[in-house]
Amino acid sequence: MTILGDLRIIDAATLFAGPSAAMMLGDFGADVIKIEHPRRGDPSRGHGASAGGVGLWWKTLARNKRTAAVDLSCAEGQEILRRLCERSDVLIENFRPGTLERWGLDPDDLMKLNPRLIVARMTGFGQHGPMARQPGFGTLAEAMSGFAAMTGLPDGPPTLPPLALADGIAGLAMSYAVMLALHARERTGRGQVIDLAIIEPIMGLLGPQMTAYKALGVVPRRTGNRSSSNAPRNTYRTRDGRWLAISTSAQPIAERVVALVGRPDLVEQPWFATGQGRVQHVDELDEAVASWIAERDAAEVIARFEEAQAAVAPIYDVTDIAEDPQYKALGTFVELPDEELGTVTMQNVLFRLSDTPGEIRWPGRPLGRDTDEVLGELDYSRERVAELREAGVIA
Ligand SMILES: CC(C)(COP(=O)(O)OP(=O)(O)OC[C@H]1O[C@@H](n2cnc3c(N)ncnc32)[C@H](O)[C@@H]1OP(=O)(O)O)[C@@H](O)C(=O)NCCC(=O)NCCSC(=O)C(=O)O
Repeated sequence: MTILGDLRIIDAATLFAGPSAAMMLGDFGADVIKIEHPRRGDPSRGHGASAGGVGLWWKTLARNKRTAAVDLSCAEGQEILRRLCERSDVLIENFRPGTLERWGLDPDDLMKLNPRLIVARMTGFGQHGPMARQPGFGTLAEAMSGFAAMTGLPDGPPTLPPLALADGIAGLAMSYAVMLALHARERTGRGQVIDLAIIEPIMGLLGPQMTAYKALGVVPRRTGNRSSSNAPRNTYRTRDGRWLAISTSAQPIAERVVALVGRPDLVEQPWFATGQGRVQHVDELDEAVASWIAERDAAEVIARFEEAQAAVAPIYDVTDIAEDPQYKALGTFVELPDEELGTVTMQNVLFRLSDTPGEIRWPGRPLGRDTDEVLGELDYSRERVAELREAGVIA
């Protein structure tokens, strides 16, 4: 049984933040209808690697979704969205504040048509405030949240991640917000509006930067691979040229690491007793760990760390991940049949529920693949569907 199988979700969002929330709900069985512009499609179709013009990221991002191409900027398209909203549980959208309203699709009006509708609004900066109407990207959130300021080498520039980090975090937060609103609806019988700004959820992951700033005036600085809250924590090069990562957030692990690298005396130092104290002596700790690791091959270092129950991980790229026995044991990746590519490999559902697991029913589909089916369910006749296609309202 897929636990969200009784839900219909309209994913009228583009790119990553909104659609990734819809993907997570689809993974657990929700009927997700992806609405795209009939001619432009979702720009994420063209992001990243493509195989013969078929976007590979799309295969994951749009998995389990039915794809319908509907132009929401014209009256006939707006009517299609209204009819969909009447029969759906959630509308996820990421237009700039004012765009839905400009199209006559104000959430208040949609909720009059269906008071149980949840309208999940993903924006760069939120629905109000001086920046609300500005276009927003995850990159701007990484810049404005403090993430970039604290990421990078101490003497280097602020650093952006080479991935949609703030978007992914916002997507996770939105899927949680939708589940809360669905739970609330069980009690109240009413839907509600979710206002999620991409600049906010990433901030929650950066540690207590505002708490520490207000209490102590502390401004986080760039520390490269080092942590501001524990040491040793870094990447270290082995004799055979591999890189390993070590973390010592828990005190017993820190003690095991320094004992393993031949410096049990450090544990006796009063400063060693806290992460903060160890950060003050990071050069000495890094030197002890780095020199011990530099004299050994990666396999030996990993074996000795595992034996000592100290935490270490090899720095992987995708070729390592593809061969790793832990991921194989977890079934982290699946190969699925695909109507465009024959087969496609992608990351599996993100976690396992023992009683009601998720599943990937199909990879992302071509633009407009399910338009006719979706309009048929909304009682549009074949003739009307043909007219709308002719007029460019749908594809
Ligand atoms: C993504 C945006 C910057 C795009 O800005 P704009 O192009 O100015 O779009 P608007 O939101 O004003 O919406 C109007 C446009 O929607 C497009 N559009 C999309 N789908 C449709 C459908 N189905 N029908 C009609 N129009 C559509 C169309 O091109 C419209 O342009 P017109 O015809 O001209 O009206 C913005 O939507 C935004 O700030 N969204 C919230 C934050 C967000 O989700 N950002 C992306 C996260 S991913 C990310 O950060 C990253 O990839 O990097």
